[in-house]
Amino acid sequence: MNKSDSYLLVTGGAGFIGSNFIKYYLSQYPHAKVVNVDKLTYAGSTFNLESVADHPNYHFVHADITDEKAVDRIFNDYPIGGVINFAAESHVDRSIEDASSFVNTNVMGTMVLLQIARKVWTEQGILKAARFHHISTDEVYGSLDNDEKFHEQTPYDPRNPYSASKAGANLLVKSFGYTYGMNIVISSSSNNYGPSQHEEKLIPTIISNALRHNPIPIYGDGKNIREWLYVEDHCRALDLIFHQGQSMESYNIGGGNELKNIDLAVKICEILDNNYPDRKGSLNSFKDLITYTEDRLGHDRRYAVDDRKLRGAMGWQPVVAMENGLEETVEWYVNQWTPTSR
Ligand SMILES: Cc1cn([C@H]2C[C@H](O)[C@@H](COP(=O)(O)OP(=O)(O)O[C@H]3O[C@H](C)C(=O)[C@H](O)[C@H]3O)O2)c(=O)[nH]c1=O
Repeated sequence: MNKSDSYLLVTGGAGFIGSNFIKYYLSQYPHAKVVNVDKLTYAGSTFNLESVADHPNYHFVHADITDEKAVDRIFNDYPIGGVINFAAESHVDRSIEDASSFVNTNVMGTMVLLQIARKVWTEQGILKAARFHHISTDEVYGSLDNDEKFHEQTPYDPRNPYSASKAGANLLVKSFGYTYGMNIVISSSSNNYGPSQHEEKLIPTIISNALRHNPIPIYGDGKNIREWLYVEDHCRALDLIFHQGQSMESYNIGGGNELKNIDLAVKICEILDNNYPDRKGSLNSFKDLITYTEDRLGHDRRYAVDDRKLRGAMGWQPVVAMENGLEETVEWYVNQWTPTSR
């Protein structure tokens, strides 16, 4: 297969990170060809891809990655030369309620993709050339209660059903590299943020609850720490890792912005207070809406990654300062939010 004729198969491309990646990728590589397979769960929307929907090199397939026949059909219909596997159930709170869809999509779905890619790429004689890039998370390493950071050799120690399913998938992906010599790479990023993220996640929850004048729920003591990465910076890192990452290697991707949840909520409320005073109504400050609530079960205390491997080997660094990224994100939600969506 001529590389220029081949398609990149993006799974879960209607979700937050996947859709941002497709838009980024098609803008960077105007001749690239992309097939996006997405189940369109509650968390995905083709609305996220409106700007590329008519792109001649972009194709959408509505299917579930756990559906072997559907995945097989995609590999028959398109000359797939690489896979980036974004498709996942990703919300920790939901996984605590019910782990089944997490194991199904994140583990079984990854297994289906690996098996079919291996079969087809072996038949086509491109098994070692065709890249399988698996998107993972820093949550697989567990929780930090000191000043250290997770590095790529940190043993996996997932603490909730979501992160356990992602750790399981990572191990499966690696096993296909060891067993069959597949050209696999894994990237594990810290918390993403940016426009079009689903409202269930912390930053959209803060913004949308503030705009609705609803309580802003902060779990526990609010001192849990997350490291924030602007989604476009993540996409730039993925592009580098997909093209230049070493087979069988894992790469951490962090934003370098560690914040306690309560400090993040205050920061966002200050942006709203300063930039959108007309939205305050009778409130003195959006901060008045911040409300401590019952803690998440098994709530991981801190995530932070050492990503010197990516920064050193590939020269990546985030370019969006958190202040700017947050202002852009807030602006996007303010523009989305209309009184009828209350
Ligand atoms: C929704 C919500 C969350 N929180 C707390 C819980 C966490 O300490 C922090 C972030 O929570 P969120 O659910 O947005 O994200 P994480 O649990 O850190 O996980 C996220 O980042 C990793 C890397 C992934 O891999 C996950 O897919 C992604 O969901 O805010 C609250 O205090 N209130 C709320 O209403």
